[in-house]
Amino acid sequence: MSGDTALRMGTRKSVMATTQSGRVGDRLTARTGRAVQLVGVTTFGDVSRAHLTQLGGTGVFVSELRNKLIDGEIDFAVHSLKDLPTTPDERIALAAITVRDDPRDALVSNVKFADLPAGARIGTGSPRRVSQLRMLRPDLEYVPIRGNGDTRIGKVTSGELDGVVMAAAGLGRLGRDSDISQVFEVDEVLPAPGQGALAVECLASRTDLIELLSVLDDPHTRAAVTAERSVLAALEAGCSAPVGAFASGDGHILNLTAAVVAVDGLRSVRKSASGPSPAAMDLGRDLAAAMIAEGAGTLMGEQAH
Ligand SMILES: NCc1[nH]cc(CCC(=O)O)c1CC(=O)O
Repeated sequence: MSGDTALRMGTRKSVMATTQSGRVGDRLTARTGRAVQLVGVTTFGDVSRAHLTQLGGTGVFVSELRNKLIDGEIDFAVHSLKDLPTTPDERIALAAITVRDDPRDALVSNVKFADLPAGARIGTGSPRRVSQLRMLRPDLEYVPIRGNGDTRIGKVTSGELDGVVMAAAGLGRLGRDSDISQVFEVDEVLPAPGQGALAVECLASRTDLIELLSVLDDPHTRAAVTAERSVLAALEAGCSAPVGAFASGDGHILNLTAAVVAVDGLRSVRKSASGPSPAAMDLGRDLAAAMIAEGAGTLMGEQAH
């Protein structure tokens, strides 16, 4: 251990958030010898009771952590990448994108998705999940829910709901993998852009710190999520839009698939493309342009609020 003072790491206070940032802090200490102190921050997204679709998805979980960076109260912040707005803030550097956990969505239920009876009630607050699930099972009822992971799972345990759909990565961080009855393949339910990866941010002016934090960066994940987020940016959509995108690759070529699905689950625009990893941004932007040409913008405009 070096004698330097501990780096203050800002994180949301939920169990999911503190678990994921705790792991990031431990990894940083293991690789650099720097001690890390966790600073819990309450964000607007945590206190507002409104549905996320009404909050607009423009960084409600992120802004307060960025304010603390700017005020100098924390040295770096850890966010779920999928909560991060695609519009950059020039004061803030995306110093690292961590190696991605399972990017897929998962069903918490007593049965598999296909075995749910018609009319079964499934909780999820995400228009992206509702649209895609409705495409697979139009006969189920989709109920908007919010709250932390354990609260959501509790609605299944209590029988209030027949299932909830959440990110597999989040369930893993809560230690609730054993509650998963099924993980959806990415071609069944396309994940949110960046799902399962974490973003590490610090002030753009702190070049020494950016260098230190870069040990946490995974270039493969960065290329994949850059393509995914580029789709979202070009569609001018946020994390509450019915947009799924997933990219994977071998380090040289990225394969990207994205979809916009209408809330009724009846119509969708879905496209795939491949391209060199260093041009991840262009790959996403060009795919989004092709999707817009096929009516993706109209489908998103129908989004119910
Ligand atoms: N918007 C909330 C949120 N942000 C990140 C995750 C999951 C973890 C991740 O994607 O890294 C979740 C919960 C969920 O989608 O079930």
